[in-house]
Amino acid sequence: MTPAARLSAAIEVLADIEARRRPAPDALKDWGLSHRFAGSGDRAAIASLVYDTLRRRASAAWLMGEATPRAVLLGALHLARGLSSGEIAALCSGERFAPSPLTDDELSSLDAGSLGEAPAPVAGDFPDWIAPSLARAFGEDMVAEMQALAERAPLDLRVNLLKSQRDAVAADIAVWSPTPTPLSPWGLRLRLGPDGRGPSVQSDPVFLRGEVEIQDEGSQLAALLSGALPGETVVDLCAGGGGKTLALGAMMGGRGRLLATDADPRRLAPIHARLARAGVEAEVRTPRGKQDALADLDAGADLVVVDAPCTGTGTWRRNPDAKWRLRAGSLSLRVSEQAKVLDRAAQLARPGGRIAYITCSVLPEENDDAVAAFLHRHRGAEVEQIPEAAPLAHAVRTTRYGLQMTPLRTGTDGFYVARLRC
Ligand SMILES: C[S@@+](CC[C@H](N)C(=O)[O-])C[C@H]1O[C@@H](n2cnc3c(N)ncnc32)[C@H](O)[C@@H]1O
Repeated sequence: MTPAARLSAAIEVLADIEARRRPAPDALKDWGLSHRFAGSGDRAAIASLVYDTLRRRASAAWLMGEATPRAVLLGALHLARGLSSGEIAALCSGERFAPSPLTDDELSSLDAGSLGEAPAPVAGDFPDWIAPSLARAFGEDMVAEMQALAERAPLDLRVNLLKSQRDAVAADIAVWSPTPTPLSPWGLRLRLGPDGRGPSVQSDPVFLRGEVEIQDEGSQLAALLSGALPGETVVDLCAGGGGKTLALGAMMGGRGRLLATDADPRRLAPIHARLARAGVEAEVRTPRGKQDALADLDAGADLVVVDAPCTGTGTWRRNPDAKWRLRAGSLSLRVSEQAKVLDRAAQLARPGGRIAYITCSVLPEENDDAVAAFLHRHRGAEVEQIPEAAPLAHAVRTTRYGLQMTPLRTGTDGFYVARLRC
C-alpha cells in the first residue's frame, strides 16, 4: 500500500471506531480481516496512524475546526508527526486510494490554526469531565502532564536477572541500539522508528530464551518498590498475565514462596508459559467458581502485591482510545473493586506484613483516596516509607501516602505505588 492509501485506511478505521464506539484494537483487527491484501507492515503503519490520531484527538479537532475522522487525522499528521500542509497536501492527491485533495479551509487550518487559546482539556487532550481529578493530582502542571501522556510511549524491556545481565543482553541486541533505562536497574529502552514501530522482540532468541520481557519502566519500578525479598512468602493477588509476577520472581531469586492468582481465570492463562520461559517458580492459584483460591493462606503472607484493577489512565500513551471511552461510572466501579481487593489483601497479610498497592492510574480517587479509605477501614494499618524509592526521589511526584510516576516526571507510564503495613 502507498503511504496515501494507508491514510485512507486509517480514516476508515477512525470512522468505524467513532460510529460503532468500539475499541481501536477491535476496529483495526476487523479492517485487517476484510483487507487481506494488506501486509503486516501496512497494518502496523495504519495502526500507528490511528493511535497517533487518537492521542491528539481533541487538539487535532480544535486545530482543524471540526472533529470528523478525516479532520482529526489531518490535524494529527501536523501536530503529532510534524508534517507541513504541503507534505499533507502531497499525500492527499485524490488519486487512486489516496484521500481527496485538501480543501481551502483545511489548508488554512493547517497553516494558520493554533492551540494558543485552547482550553486545558484540548491542550492536554483529555476528556473534560476528568479535569477536576487531574487538577487535584497535578495542580498547575496538569496540562504539561497530560501533554506528556499524549505522546508515544517508548519500548522498554526488563532483563531477567535469573537468566542474564543487562550488559550481556544489551550486547546481544546491539543492532537495536538499546540504552539502559534511566531509573530501573533492569531496563533497556529501544528506539522506535519514525512511524512509532519497534523491533520484533517476541520472535528474537533473547526473548524466547526468557532473558527479557517487554515491560514499561514504570511497571518494573512498581515491582521493585513492592520490596519483595528472597525467602519471603509473597502473594501477587491481581497477577493477570503475570507481568509483575515475573519481576517479583526475579527479585526473590528462587528463594521463598511466590503465589499468583487473579479473580479472572482467563487473565491468568498466559502466566504458565511466561513463568516457564523466565525460569520463575510460582504457585499459580486459578480460581474455580466461588472457591477462594487462597483460603489456606490467610494471615500467612509477608507481602501481598495488589496490582489493582484500575482505569488505566496512566497508560493512555499506549491505549489512547481508552481515554475517550472512560466514563465516570467505570471510575466508581474500579474504586469499589480496589476497596474489595485491598480488604482481601489485609486478610492475607500476616500481622506486621506488608501490602504494596499499585495502580497504573494518575487519578487520586484510585490512589491516595483508596489508601485513605483503606486506612479508615483498617485502623491498625499504617503507611510505610519505601526505602527502595530513595534513588527515584528526584523524579517521582510524592503524594500524601505514596508516589506517582508520570511520563513527564519519570518518562514512564503513570504508575502509583503505596506501601502499607498491617
Ligand atoms: C492491572 S491488572 C493486573 C496486571 C498484572 N499484574 C500484570 O502486571 O500484568 C488488574 C487485575 O486485577 C484483577 N482483579 C480484579 N478484581 C480482583 C479481585 N477482587 N481479586 C483478584 N484480582 C482481581 C483483574 O482481573 C486484572 O487481571
